[in-house]
Amino acid sequence: ICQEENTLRELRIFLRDICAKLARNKQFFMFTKPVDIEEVPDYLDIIKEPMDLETLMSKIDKHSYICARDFLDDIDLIVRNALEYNPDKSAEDKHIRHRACSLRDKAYAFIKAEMDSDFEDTCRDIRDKR
Ligand SMILES: CC(=O)c1nc(NC(=O)[C@H]2CNCCN2)sc1-c1cc(O)cc(O)c1
Repeated sequence: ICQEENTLRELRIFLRDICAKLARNKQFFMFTKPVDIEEVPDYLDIIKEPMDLETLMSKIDKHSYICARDFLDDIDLIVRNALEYNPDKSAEDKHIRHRACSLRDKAYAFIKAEMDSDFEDTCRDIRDKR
């Protein structure tokens, strides 16, 4: 169990670094905090499960993720929400969809570049045993 805790601690450090890098990127500023309902009043009528990078970071600290897959599922949720809320052919909606797709690609690339697959396999085994 102690070895498992060491593995999960390493995963949290790793995910915080990726989350911080994404949140620092100016082009993702609109994904960094929960959508401000004053700014976007109809948001919660359309998006049932909001997600943002600040919430992701707090979930890491609450040990919500025990493998990179679970973390990427929440990244995918940020992207899906942006695509659903911005479906129009307008330049503004296209721009936001493009940024959302870029966020997903950068997140997956960071994980792939910095996580060796047997570390992720170990995390998956811990998750599946729990
Ligand atoms: C993150 C997101 O999905 C988002 N989408 C928007 N879309 C629009 O405003 C489109 C929707 N179609 C009609 C034309 N307007 S604004 C917005 C947003 C931007 C911020 O600076 C902060 C924030 O919390 C949310």
